[in-house]
Amino acid sequence: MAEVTNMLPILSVAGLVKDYRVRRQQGWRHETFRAVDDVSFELPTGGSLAIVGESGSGKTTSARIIVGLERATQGSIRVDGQEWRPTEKVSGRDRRERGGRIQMVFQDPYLSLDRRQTIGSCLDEALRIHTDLERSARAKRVADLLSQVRLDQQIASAHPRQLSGGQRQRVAIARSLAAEPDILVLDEALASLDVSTQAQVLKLLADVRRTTGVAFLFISHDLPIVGQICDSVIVMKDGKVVERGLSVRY
Ligand SMILES: Nc1ncnc2c1ncn2[C@@H]1O[C@H](COP(=O)(O)OP(=O)(O)OP(=O)(O)O)[C@@H](O)[C@H]1O
Repeated sequence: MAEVTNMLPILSVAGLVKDYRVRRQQGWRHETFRAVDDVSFELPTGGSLAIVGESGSGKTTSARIIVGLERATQGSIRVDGQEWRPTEKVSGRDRRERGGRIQMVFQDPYLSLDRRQTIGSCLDEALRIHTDLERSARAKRVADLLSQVRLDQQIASAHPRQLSGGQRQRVAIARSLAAEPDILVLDEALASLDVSTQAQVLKLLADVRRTTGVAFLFISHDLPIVGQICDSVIVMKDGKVVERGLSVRY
């Protein structure tokens, strides 16, 4: 298991709440459904924390709030000591700036990649958004990113449909690394892969964390996988954190 760091947290989440307005089963009246209920945790700099829990326990909603895809009802999020005000709307400029600190990898890379774009232009676009690199420096960085996720350079000219699920997920990881983030949120990122591909991508992620120092917030329902990649775990149930501890390698 990786070493637990003693550094200041890169991410602190405190008292996070998300209420949804939902229509009652009968009639037109609405009621409030609390999907995330007073969730607090810290992710150490360069560390790895898993959020586990049964379906509907509020894991994805918490992650989406942290990366700014959704607004919280209440709570505080600090990244590297800076308050991000999760209850407020995020401006386009702040969104880009935050993208340089935190990136998310989703379960289904096929949906998160543009199927009309080649892999090379997808990575180049991420570099254009998140860096000031000139064209030739970007081309070199695209090559570096592909080798970092152990993909052949020829893949740069391929489209997502020409790749396997594991290759597509490697591309999604490379794209998220283009921003050189401090935190990678991986939401069931291995769930759509077969067991041997999962093992390869897990090893890749462990290497990426070791070589770049990026911290992982790893959302999963699969405890054996979590035990291989994360230092600590929180368990969510009905929107609440019901257990916390160090992860166990199975
Ligand atoms: N936009 C929404 N409107 C109303 N309810 C929602 C909305 N989004 C999520 N929910 C509800 O919030 C709860 C938490 O959902 P969430 O997706 O965060 O759970 P999860 O733990 O990630 O589950 P899974 O492992 O199945 O993805 C669920 O009951 C879900 O139905």
